[in-house]
Amino acid sequence: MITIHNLHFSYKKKKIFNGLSLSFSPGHIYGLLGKNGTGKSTLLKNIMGSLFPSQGSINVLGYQPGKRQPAFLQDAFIVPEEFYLPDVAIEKFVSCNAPFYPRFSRPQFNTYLQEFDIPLENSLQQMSYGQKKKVLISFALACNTSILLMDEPSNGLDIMSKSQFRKVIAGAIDDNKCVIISTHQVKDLENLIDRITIIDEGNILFDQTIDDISSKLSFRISFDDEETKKAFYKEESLKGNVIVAPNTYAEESKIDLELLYKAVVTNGNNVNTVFKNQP
Ligand SMILES: Nc1ncnc2c1ncn2[C@@H]1O[C@H](COP(=O)(O)OP(=O)(O)OP(=O)(O)O)[C@@H](O)[C@H]1O
Repeated sequence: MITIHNLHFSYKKKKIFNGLSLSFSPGHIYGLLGKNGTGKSTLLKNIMGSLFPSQGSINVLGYQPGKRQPAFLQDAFIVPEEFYLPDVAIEKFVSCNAPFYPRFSRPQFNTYLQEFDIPLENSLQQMSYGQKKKVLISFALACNTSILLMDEPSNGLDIMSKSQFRKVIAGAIDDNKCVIISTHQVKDLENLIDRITIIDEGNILFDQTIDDISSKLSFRISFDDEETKKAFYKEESLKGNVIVAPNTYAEESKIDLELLYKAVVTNGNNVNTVFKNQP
């Protein structure tokens, strides 16, 4: 669905990607993680065709995004981190923008707004940043595009809205859609994403499904010094050492995305070995 091959991209002299290859399949919600300034937004903009690779290729739904063909644009949507919405009523916003998306569903849009507690008759002008974001997310989902990219979508959402966000995204995915969410708010993605991709300085540090992570890594509290020493990552807590370790005994543990991220960033080579060694 999205195939990136040998992507090179620079902002003038600043190199961001130097041969990145990566693919994304339909039917999944991907979590794209990485430290500040590593190129997550740049990658999403390349996928969307608003930035162009200097070398390499990007194929999305059989299109080259940079060509900005209408057939591609009507089937892909990005919710950027920073966005502008005009000072008009929600009705007006929908009537001006929905015609560009053939699968836009007005009933779905109304349902999402209701979930987010946004009155339909409101004007965008009177809304806070978080409320506008909810309108944009509702619109994005109601467009029913095959590709949905979201850059820090939960930023600015209050605590209740973050759970509503997870609920609406989970309800909107189907086998034909591919959703990529770039975020630092990993807790907001828990129980939502099914694959984690971590990039760093233009390289892929880690790229695994949630199923594989849960079968190959264990997230638990340990009081055993030997075990703690061997762990990929440890953090002291009041309850004992919280560790990320190989899942030697096929135990079931709840994935802690924050701990996983720290383990990969500090000890990525070792973490990746457990994924290579097993069938
Ligand atoms: N328009 C631009 N011109 C020049 N440099 C840019 C531009 N946009 C981004 N950069 C630089 O490119 C690098 C990657 O930026 P990008 O926004 O893709 O990172 P990010 O991983 O999304 O970061 P964050 O997590 O902070 O949102 C950063 O070092 C940034 O300073």
